[in-house]
Amino acid sequence: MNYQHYKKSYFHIPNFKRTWPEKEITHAPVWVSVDLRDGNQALLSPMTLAEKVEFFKCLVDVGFKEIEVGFPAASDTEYSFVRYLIDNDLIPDDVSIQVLTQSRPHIIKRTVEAIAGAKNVIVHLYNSTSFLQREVVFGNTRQETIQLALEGFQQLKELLKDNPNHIRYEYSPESFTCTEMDFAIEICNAVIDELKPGPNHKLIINLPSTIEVSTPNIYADQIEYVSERLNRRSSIILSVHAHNDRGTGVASSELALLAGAQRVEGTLFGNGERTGNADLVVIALNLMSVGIDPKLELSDIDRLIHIYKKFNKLPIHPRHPYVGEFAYTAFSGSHQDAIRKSMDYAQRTNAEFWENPYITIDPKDINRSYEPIMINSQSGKGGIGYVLETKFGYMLPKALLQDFTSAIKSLSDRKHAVLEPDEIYEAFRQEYINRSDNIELLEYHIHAIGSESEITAKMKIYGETKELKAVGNGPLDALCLAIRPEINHKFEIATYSEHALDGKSSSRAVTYIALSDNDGTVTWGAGVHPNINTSSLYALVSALNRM
Ligand SMILES: CC(=O)SCCNC(=O)CCNC(=O)[C@H](O)C(C)(C)COP(=O)(O)OP(=O)(O)OC[C@H]1O[C@@H](n2cnc3c(N)ncnc32)[C@H](O)[C@@H]1OP(=O)(O)O
Ligand SMILES: CC(C)C(=O)C(=O)O
Ligand SMILES: [Mg+2]
Repeated sequence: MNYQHYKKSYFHIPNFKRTWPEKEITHAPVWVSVDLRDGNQALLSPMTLAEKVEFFKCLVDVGFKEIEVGFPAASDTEYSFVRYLIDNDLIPDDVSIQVLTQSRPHIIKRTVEAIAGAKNVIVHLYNSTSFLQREVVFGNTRQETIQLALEGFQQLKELLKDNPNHIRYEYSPESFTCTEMDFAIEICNAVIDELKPGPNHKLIINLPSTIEVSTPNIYADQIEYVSERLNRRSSIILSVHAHNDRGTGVASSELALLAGAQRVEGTLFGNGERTGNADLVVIALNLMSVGIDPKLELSDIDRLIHIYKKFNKLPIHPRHPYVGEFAYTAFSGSHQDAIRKSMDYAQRTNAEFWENPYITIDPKDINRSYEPIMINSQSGKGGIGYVLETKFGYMLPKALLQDFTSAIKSLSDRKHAVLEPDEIYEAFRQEYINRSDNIELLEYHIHAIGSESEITAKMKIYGETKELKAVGNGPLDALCLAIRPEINHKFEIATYSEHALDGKSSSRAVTYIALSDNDGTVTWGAGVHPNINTSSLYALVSALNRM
């Protein structure tokens, strides 16, 4: 690999006495959805006005109080959408819309026109601060870069000075993670000194991981380091905005919260430029999974998935945390076994808390249907038993389950596929239930003789129909005694169990019987019939056929 092609593009902070590693997240941050801006600008085909309206309504329903609705100067659609929200009174009083602008006079002017009449607005101005951007993209010195930010805010203040509504400002030193930290502090403090925030008019300083260039602990160091060095810190709301270039956008945001961030920008399911933005659904559900109120209403997750897929025209990865198709599924035997035992335990003990060794939240809490177990060649008896019990009512004895599991494993191995519950049941039925290949019970009658039972049975044995009769201590014992002389094989009943299948008065019974022969080999059979005597005799005959 051509690793010599690369070098670190972040600045390590030497001798920094960081405190964030000792901390824990204790409450939800201020959430900001940037789906309609950062998410939208990353789409093959940006959303139409109508799509943005529907997406916006969904974000409001979820409980976002700050929503970046667009980059009004970018296009007519972006501008008209902001106007549509305002002119049609679609923004609830407790929701602030946020608009993004570059520090360029005509773009700022258009942005200000777009928000006229809105009650609560965050005007978000950015300019890029990293060495590479300063040198290569802007051709600006540090001082000129600071000047660009200040001029933008000066213009905004002038244009908005008579605006009667509640306007807040947000400043982002774009490409913060690749910026020298002393310069990041210098430019943020210059903006703070220009805007002079106070306790009643706080300024949002957003430190974006515009591109993710380090492990999340480095980002956390950068956040804590800058946070401690901001002027008027108590009048600053420190915000983070992490992208996912190294696949750690969520972790970066979470560690940034430990490091002092109070506000998190991101998107639903992580849509956004390139590899995406921090996934707010995951961060929020991570909080819920440790008992912290996420302050977002995510229980109707299917609606969010629907909106996401419809308007972003993107799929959700089947392994996506919490929402992927396989998020609540286990294939491997030991996982299935542990999941099943824990679920049984929780039900038995009426547990107050969700505790499961492999599934971090109860899927029901986000309205997901339960499909915890799928069966393939990696599965074991726990999972197979779970499917037979929950879908079909069969509670197989452990030894029978073990016997059946090897058949299922080889079936799935041959097919190279997941087995559907119906296929598993069908395999069980064909192999064990009411078998009559060589020995068949055609008719029988039982007479009680004192405490004993006499059976007269019409049977077909290897093609020949026979009338058999015997007396035993019960119908099953009597049939064993009647059959033994007819077949060239010794056998004893080793195990017997039964249960009702359907739980109704007309319910069918299932009997499981294990026969052992001379050399101790055990053969299982099962019988199903509404009459319990018949189901047990069928189970015996089934086992004999298999033996
Ligand atoms: C990290 C982020 O996500 S930032 C947000 C990025 N989002 C978007 O860009 C989506 C919307 N953008 C657009 O529609 C367009 O880019 C517009 C309308 C904003 C501007 O379009 P244009 O003026 O045609 O040009 P373009 O986008 O190429 O702009 C590049 C120019 O803007 C300058 N520029 C870029 N960002 C900024 C900024 N934050 N402040 C001031 N100037 C900036 C560049 O230096 C360059 O200047 P130059 O023309 O003198 O070389
Ligand atoms: C505009 C800024 C906050 C941004 O999207 C980024 O830096 O990723
Ligand atoms: Mg971004």
